[in-house]
Amino acid sequence: MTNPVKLDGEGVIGEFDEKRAENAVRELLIAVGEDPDREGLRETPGRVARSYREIFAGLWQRPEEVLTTTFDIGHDEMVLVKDIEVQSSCEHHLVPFHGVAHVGYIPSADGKITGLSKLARLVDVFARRPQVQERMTTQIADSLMKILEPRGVIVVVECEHMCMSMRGVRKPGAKTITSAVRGQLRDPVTRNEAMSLIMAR
Ligand SMILES: Nc1nc2c(ncn2[C@@H]2O[C@H](COP(=O)(O)OP(=O)(O)OP(=O)(O)O)[C@@H](O)[C@H]2O)c(=O)[nH]1
Ligand SMILES: [Zn+2]
Repeated sequence: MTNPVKLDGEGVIGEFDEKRAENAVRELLIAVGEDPDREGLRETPGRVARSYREIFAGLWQRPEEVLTTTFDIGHDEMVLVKDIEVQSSCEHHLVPFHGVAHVGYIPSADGKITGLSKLARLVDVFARRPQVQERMTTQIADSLMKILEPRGVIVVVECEHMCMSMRGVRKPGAKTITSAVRGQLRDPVTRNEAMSLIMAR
């Protein structure tokens, strides 16, 4: 696998440091009272480092890279992809939060649309980072507005946070719902139409 790199206009500004992540996990195991050299744990720091590469892959991706394909098929009414699986990590506790995202937009007047899978890829770009749900929701909506220049966007995210289930307040099953609405989808009629499609089971 090629090492993920972070780019700006000038070129590479950083890259995933697997060795450093591995050393940090080894330290963490010692800190919690484990022996990182015992049989079952010997390979663990390396495995965790490699899995972090995957879990945080979105840090090394830009939304412009995934929202590439646009078609001009003249469809100028709402497009909504529901129930896109979200797997993210709470930036406060570095444990998962997971659930679904619903992403809809009203294409620009000239009918510029993107591939449906690209909406799910866009969700992943922002989910695969240390996150808070509110920011992730906003980032999905704002990047869609910027790149696709649609007339409106709605993003609704429903997630369970493991930091509320497995520790702390311990309320498994509690769901957090966040939304971001832009442009014409702020209009109550259009917004209600989108929300009824999202809520229909
Ligand atoms: N707004 C928001 N809060 C989050 C999100 N993920 C986790 N949190 C909250 O972040 C807060 C961190 O609170 P702190 O008091 O600093 O940390 P803590 O002592 O571990 O808090 P508890 O979880 O209540 O035990 C908690 O209330 C979490 O529920 C998120 O995506 N959005
Ligand atoms: Zn948390």
